[in-house]
Amino acid sequence: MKFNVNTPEETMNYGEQLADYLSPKDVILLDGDLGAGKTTFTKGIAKGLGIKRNIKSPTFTIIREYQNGRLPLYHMDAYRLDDGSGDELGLEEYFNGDGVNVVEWSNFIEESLPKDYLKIIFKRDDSKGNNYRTIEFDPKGTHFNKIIEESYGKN
Ligand SMILES: Nc1ncnc2c1ncn2[C@@H]1O[C@H](COP(=O)(O)OP(=O)(O)OP(=O)(O)O)[C@@H](O)[C@H]1O
Repeated sequence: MKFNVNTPEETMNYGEQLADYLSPKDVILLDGDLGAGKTTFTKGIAKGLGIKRNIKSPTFTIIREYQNGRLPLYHMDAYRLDDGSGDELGLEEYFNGDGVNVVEWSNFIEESLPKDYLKIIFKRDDSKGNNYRTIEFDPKGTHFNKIIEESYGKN
């Protein structure tokens, strides 16, 4: 499923819409260039989960934890992991834990990914305008296929 968006608010709305359907242990992978909208989308998820804190890019911290919503949100950036396995972060514990996991640059932790996950690909196309983006949902496994159908099937 793929959508065109024309404003940051629209991108946020897609994240917010998804939040209602998320449950503990869900793993969401965000792919896309710098400035494509990954953090903006995560802000939408956080809003939908009722998290009041401002969401910042996890680039310099590797992982940011937000605890005060309907579910904890773990926002991670795998880019800086040294050995590529995610062991040093205790990724497995997060993925089998109590919250929703949002992972940027997941290609760096391919061996540590669970069987099922929701991959979301963000692209910009400046020829169509500075604020133009596409958001493509690529769910793996029945759980995430169902979630995408329920959250966006009517869009
Ligand atoms: N349609 C849109 N969707 C999302 N962001 C948009 C859109 N149009 C413009 N923007 C702007 O583009 C920027 C997107 O930044 P954001 O931090 O979400 O990207 P990112 O993919 O997380 O980048 P990085 O990898 O650098 O953290 C923001 O400044 C936002 O206001």
